[in-house]
Amino acid sequence: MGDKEKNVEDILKPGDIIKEKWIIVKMIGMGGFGQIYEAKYMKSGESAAVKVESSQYDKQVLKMEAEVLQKMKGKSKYICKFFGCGRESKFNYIIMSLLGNNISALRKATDSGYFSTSTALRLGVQMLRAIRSLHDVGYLHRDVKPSNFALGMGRHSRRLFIYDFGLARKFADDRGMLRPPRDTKCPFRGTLRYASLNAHNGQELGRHDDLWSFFYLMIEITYGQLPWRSLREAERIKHAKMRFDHKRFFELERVPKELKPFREYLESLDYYTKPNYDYLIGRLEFGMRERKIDKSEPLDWERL
Ligand SMILES: Nc1ncnc2c1ncn2[C@@H]1O[C@H](COP(=O)(O)OP(=O)(O)OP(=O)(O)O)[C@@H](O)[C@H]1O
Repeated sequence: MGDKEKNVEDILKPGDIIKEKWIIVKMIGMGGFGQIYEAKYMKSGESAAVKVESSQYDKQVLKMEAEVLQKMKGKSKYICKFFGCGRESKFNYIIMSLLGNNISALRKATDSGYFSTSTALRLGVQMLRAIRSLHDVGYLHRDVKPSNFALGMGRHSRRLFIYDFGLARKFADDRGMLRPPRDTKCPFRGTLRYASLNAHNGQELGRHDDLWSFFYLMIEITYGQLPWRSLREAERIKHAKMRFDHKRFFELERVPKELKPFREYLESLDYYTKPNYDYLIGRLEFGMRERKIDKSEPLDWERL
């Protein structure tokens, strides 16, 4: 935990009761904007995650998060279940399915620092489907990164879920009409390491920008790192991305060559163009067929 987080007081404690139904078990995480607790439904013992933000905090992100989870209800198997939300005098909260390990933690736990091609391609297909389902409902994620995809629990322990919708933005209305992009410079949103060049340049982000972040993520989980991983300044990271010679990564066996056309394809997209998700998913599935990867074979962390 960073110093910023250590200074923040716990909003809830074990035994506290939310909505008269959910009892807090323990704190399980702390993000930039709030705290996450494990809770149990008192009647059935079902587990859930409660995300809490102080009502004193200026940047309230839970409203957007609740909106996305509500809109996605029953629409995608890659998004957490939404059990409710509410407001107490000192904090706002949302209750959703409890998730397991995230992709960033799982990658760091490997001996090599990267996933096998079999695991990476299978994760890639699920991540792309998750991103597509969010876009289908009219939202951009705007912070696609390995720590925002986590495995489910129990019978969903091999399924990836996309989460953390605090920076999401509605780009299309319910009939699918695009919101016109703002022509003023947009404040930076997201995480520098995975941000698209558009995000660095303060442009209105579109569906292709979530896919750029996905592309960087895939290089990281298959190669083990991104060339700008030790840079901190936005300008230097941006220049490293502009110089990024992605082709040399594909000379290595461990970076699937099926990712090679992604960059050119993403460069051909703009805010208005609906990405061809089937094409991208198809590339990864083709890679799985070529290598005779069986969907049921153990994932890297299941081999331990
Ligand atoms: N549904 C969930 N189940 C289990 N753990 C969760 C869940 N949602 C979030 N977490 C954990 O809590 C931590 C913080 O969550 P989250 O990323 O949503 O918050 P955030 O404030 O937006 O964080 P950040 O600023 O780091 O992106 C994450 O590291 C994650 O491990």
